[in-house]
Amino acid sequence: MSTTTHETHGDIPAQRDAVPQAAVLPELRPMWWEQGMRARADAGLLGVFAEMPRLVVEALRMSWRADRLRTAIVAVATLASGAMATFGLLATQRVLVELFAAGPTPDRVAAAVPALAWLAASIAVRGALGITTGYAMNGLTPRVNQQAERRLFEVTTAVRLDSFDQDDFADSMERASRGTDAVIDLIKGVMNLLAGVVSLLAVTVAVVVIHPLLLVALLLATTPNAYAALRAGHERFQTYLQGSARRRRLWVLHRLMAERVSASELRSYGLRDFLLGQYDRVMGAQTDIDLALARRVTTTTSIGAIVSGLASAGVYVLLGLLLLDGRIPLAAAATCVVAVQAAQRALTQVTFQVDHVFAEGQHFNEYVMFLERAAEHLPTRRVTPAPRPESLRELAVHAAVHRYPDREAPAVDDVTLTIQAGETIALVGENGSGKSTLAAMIAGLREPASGRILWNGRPLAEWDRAALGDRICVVLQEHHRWPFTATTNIAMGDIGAAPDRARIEAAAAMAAAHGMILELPHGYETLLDRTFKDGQDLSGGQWQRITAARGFLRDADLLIMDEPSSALDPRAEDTLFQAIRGRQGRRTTILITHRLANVVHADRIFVMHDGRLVEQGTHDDLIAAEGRYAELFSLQAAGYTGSAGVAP
Ligand SMILES: Nc1ncnc2c1ncn2[C@@H]1O[C@H](COP(=O)(O)OP(=O)(O)OP(=O)(O)O)[C@@H](O)[C@H]1O
Repeated sequence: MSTTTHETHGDIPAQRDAVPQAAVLPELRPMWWEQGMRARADAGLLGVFAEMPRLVVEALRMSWRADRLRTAIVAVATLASGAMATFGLLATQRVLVELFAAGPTPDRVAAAVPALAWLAASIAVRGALGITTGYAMNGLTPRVNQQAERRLFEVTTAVRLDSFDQDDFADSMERASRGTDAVIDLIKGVMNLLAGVVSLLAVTVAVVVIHPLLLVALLLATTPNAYAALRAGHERFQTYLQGSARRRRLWVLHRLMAERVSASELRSYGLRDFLLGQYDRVMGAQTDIDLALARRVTTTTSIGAIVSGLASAGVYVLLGLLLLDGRIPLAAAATCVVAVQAAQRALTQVTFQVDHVFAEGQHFNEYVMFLERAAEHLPTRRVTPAPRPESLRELAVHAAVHRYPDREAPAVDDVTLTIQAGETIALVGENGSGKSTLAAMIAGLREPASGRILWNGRPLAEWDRAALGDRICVVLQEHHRWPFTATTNIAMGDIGAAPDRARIEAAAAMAAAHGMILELPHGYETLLDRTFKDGQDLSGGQWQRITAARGFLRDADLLIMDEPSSALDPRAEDTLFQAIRGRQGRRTTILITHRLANVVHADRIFVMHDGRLVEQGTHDDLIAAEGRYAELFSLQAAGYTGSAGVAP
């Protein structure tokens, strides 16, 4: 493990894109799909600015949908607060005029009192409006966040399964998750920007009234700072855009080092130093990039601040000259100092908010673009309502091909087979021969690249998707350990139905799970997540029983069981296969297993090899044919009997 991060990445700070290819983990190299993003990031400030109005409207629309009343309160209070700033400035001017007027001091102070009262009132109203905005914003924030996140999850739970095989999808999802937080920040930024712009307009008017030349000076004093802030924001976002893979990698490493699932293997294999080394390497690259960014940002903002500072000094010199020249009276000059300071504050606020809106707008844009692009990942929608499938009579696979992204050889290659209702068929073959992929296509989880899967003669995609899903149940090889109670874990097999304890227990019994669940500290109500109070974990075989029970809960027309018994003890395995045999002639079952003794009773066995269907028939047919199946069967049987080639 390399610990020479700073040597290998020594030249990163010099240039953002100069990460030496050979020294970087493959997953951290710039990918071809990043080119589009980089083009967008390099589009320049103006290009990105052009997108802002659309994004702001979209964010406000989301806020409006989430909570109309609070959105309206925030908008009105913000604008009113800006208007109050104008009012306050006018009152200040009035106070100064009265104080600088000729006459005895008590009279001048007395004359200034009404204006002072107005000034105090405007400050009080502004304060009240600020509290109102804060109060409304506090209520708005969780509602908007919830809506933004929900929309994201609505999409991530609906996209096709193959989307998760694409790294660009995962990266854009990572940025979209960050973008959910950006909605409310964008709205806050826009509101603050509005307030800033209103007060800026107010002081601009005041300054122009005093002397138009001051406006030019004021602009000169603030524009360099504003531009520098925006430039820096743009730089930050460019770097952010290119770091998706790196951030995801870090997140993976965080989880590997801090989560329960990997804790045992980490210790048993002594992976601590290895993982810490990986972390140092990725984090080292990230730190170098961050430092380079910090240097660029600091240079940009420093130059902006210096130029702005010099120009500010110029404004005061100009004011002094105008005063000395007698072109403006003393009261006006004093107001002007107040106005210039107010203008600078307002401009600083506006600049800061523009930068903020700009940065959050770009994050929000990632969210919006992800939602838009995700439409391409959704299953094709039918315009006309699709018919609901009747009970399965025949399931046919015609010349089906499936190819995973970036894999040249098809995982399933030109497979044709027909299954009649009530049959129990077995898919067997060596690891990687395509069994699970074929099963996933039959279940409608993956679409064939070419060829067709027909349910009662009609392609799967032409049936009502939800109704078809109700007729198919899949027990996956890589089942998920859902962190819910045992009851819920099984009830999830028929999530649309009201939970029925008797049904759940019957399904558990079919999978040899009933007794085992009763022995848990809280029986069926035991939470199967050790990371919560009173939560429990199960052994691998116990989890597999729960998973199989979930498959049995709904007496589905078609049950696909992918390696349902790999972790089961012989007794549990026997119970499970008896349950599967109980479906024979009544319901259709597709069984994938390497334990060939369990497929002897199947109506037909399909043998796959390198994605192709190479043999089919009953156990006896295939043994007699002395082909691949007979060879695999003999090898396994020899393990039990100590001799080769023994059929039961
Ligand atoms: N998500 C994926 N992305 C890329 N390739 C995949 C993916 N899933 C499977 N493959 C590849 O597709 C081929 C078929 O895999 P599949 O899981 O269908 O085989 P299998 O016969 O079920 O194997 P096993 O007996 O090990 O479960 C293999 O070469 C595998 O490496």
